[in-house]
Amino acid sequence: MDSAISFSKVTHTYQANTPFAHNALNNVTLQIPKQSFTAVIGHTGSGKSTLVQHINALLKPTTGHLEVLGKIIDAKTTNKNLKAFRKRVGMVFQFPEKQLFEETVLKDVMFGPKNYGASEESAKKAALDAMKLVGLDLSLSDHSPFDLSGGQMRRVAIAGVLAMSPEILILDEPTAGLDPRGHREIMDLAKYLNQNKQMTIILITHQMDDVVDYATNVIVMDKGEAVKVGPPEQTFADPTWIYQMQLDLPSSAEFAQQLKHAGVDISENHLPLTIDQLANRLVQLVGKGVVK
Ligand SMILES: Nc1ncnc2c1ncn2[C@@H]1O[C@H](COP(=O)(O)OP(=O)(O)OP(=O)(O)O)[C@@H](O)[C@H]1O
Repeated sequence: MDSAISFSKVTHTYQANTPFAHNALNNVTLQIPKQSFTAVIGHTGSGKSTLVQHINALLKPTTGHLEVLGKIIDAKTTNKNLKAFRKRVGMVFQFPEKQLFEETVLKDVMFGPKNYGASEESAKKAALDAMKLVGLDLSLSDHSPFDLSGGQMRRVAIAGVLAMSPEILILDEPTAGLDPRGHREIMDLAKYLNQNKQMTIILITHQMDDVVDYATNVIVMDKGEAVKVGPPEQTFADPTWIYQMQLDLPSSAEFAQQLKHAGVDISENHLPLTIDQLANRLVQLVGKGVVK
């Protein structure tokens, strides 16, 4: 499969050449396939945000380079001439609603396309399309974004990024602080954009259930290194390693582990990762009379 993104020996040092120099990325080499749904996981401070901020050239490698949609980014890359590139790589930061600032919802969502040179008319069309995509009622267009609920404000912020029709969408813990329904809706939106709008999705998350329910590819970060890259089945194949990485198993796998410790092994060499897999496994074992 084609790569949308290719990191080649990327190192990033914060505050380089000072006594506070800190290596947040160490020699990262990896590929992210086009149109994949890639989750980035790892303990706090492992380098997840630093990694993804290279993808839209918000941060530049200290050494090494990466290639994103054909553009090379390295230490010499300057912010000049990055406008067209950044339009193709959308970034939704943590708590993006904090960045809302316009008087109305519509103006806020139109800001990006207008900033990138779209006419008033086409910016408005892009904004209304994006509002529909994120499930915002168009009657909210003239409301102040600050009068909306937290979940709606987050949708406005995400719509502002989607209005630019990015090819790559980076989501940094997009469901933090949302209730279970808001959580599911944002995750389902990401899945929809991936499957129906052919966007490459890159999701930073601490929710292992989301990784197995949505991602096709997983990058595990540890101490600034990409220590494992592959499908979720590979990521979670070894529970001991997962705990060493200070990560959790998805809840279905954790349940199967608990059963195993209690003397009932339903794993058959592969831990069930999703609720569906767990249910199927139990139904099979009941069918065989192993579990009553
Ligand atoms: N602007 C900065 N200046 C100096 N050090 C930084 C800066 N930003 C991050 N770091 C350090 O770099 C390392 C990696 O940070 P990063 O935010 O990329 O980790 P993370 O995996 O995204 O963490 P979290 O899950 O807590 O968001 C950490 O040790 C962090 O303290």
